[in-house]
Amino acid sequence: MSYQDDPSCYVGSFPKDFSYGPFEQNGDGDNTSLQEDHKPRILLMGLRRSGKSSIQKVVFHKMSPNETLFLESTNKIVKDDINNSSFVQFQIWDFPGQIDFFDATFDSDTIFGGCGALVFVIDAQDDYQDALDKLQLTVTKAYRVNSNIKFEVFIHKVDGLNDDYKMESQRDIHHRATEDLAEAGLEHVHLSFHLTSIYDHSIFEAFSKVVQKLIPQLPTLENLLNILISNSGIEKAFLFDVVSKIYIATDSSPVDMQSYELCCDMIDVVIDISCIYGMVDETEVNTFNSQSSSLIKLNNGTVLYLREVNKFLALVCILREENFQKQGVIDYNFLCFRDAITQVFELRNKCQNAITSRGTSGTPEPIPNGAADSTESASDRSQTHLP
Ligand SMILES: Nc1nc2c(ncn2[C@@H]2O[C@H](COP(=O)(O)OP(=O)(O)OP(=O)(O)O)[C@@H](O)[C@H]2O)c(=O)[nH]1
Repeated sequence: MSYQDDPSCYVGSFPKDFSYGPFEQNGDGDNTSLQEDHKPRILLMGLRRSGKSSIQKVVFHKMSPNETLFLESTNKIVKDDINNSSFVQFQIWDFPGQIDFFDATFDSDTIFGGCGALVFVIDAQDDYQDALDKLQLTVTKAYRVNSNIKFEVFIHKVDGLNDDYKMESQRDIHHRATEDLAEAGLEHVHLSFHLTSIYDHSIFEAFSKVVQKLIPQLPTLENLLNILISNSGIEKAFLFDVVSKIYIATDSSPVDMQSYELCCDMIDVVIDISCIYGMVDETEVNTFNSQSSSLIKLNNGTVLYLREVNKFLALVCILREENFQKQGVIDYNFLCFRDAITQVFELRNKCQNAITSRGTSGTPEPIPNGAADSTESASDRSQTHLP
């Protein structure tokens, strides 16, 4: 049984009937409440059948890739409130492939104005000249409305390509896309390229990098993780959003896909086991509390160690088995790390509430005293040292 098969399962205080925000089948961006307006927005665009809806369903709705074969074509803008992470609350707008920017009803100011990132999906298994033409048109239109948009190009469906062709496609698409933008006088606009497929972890890793760019607290989170691993003998640490398996932060050491995949698999194992053994009885609400942890020892002397940070986030660490002898120190350092994360989260909420109340009452609310430097103090306070 897996979490995907039995949504009645849940892990710890992870919500039982977990779901994402309401789908709005209309394209009217004006009816979003103020509360939602400040949420970062990710737009999923690209030609028909490029894979936009599949990506959204597989990453944020736990759909298995094979089920996407039966997805119906998107004919209206589908907005999806992603509230699954305490840090990143954002909206994903899935656009129909045939969207016409020059249609009078296309409100580019509303759509691109509040956009944090624009993900353009290109089907690498198909001839992508039309996709490149649409990409240039999309970036030109969006950049003119909002120059702060992060432009991400997913070279998608690469599962059907051999490694040589994958690299050749990425090189060709990168070259032609940047050349097209230069011709349009937008040579300064940066595009990020990712090779993705819903049939492996690449789509999760790519979306992790997109979401991280929407988290203003990212440097603080990375600093906290660096302090934790350097004082605990940990080789690599990921701060995971458990439900989507997106890592919202990692330490500064390079990320290799194999480590990331190991940690994703560990989360699946922990969720499945918690669903089977974590509930004492049906009335049990939490299968997984803040004391819970999970330890997997691999036969190559590596240890995977998972600890819950809050009801959405979990820390997954990779370390040598000999370094795990000092588990007491690691657990103490983890508690300092978790306290610091909580402070960063509380600060984020205070700032966001101040923004929201300023928007409704019109009078600026004072930002809480010391709020400006709290994140630094949070990471300083987490300075822990091996006794
Ligand atoms: N091989 C492969 N097929 C994929 C991948 N992602 C999506 N697909 C398939 O591509 C087809 C189209 O996927 P959709 O998600 O409906 O594409 P879309 O861009 O939302 O299409 P519209 O709604 O028409 O705009 C489906 O049959 C998916 O199963 C992938 O990574 N690899």
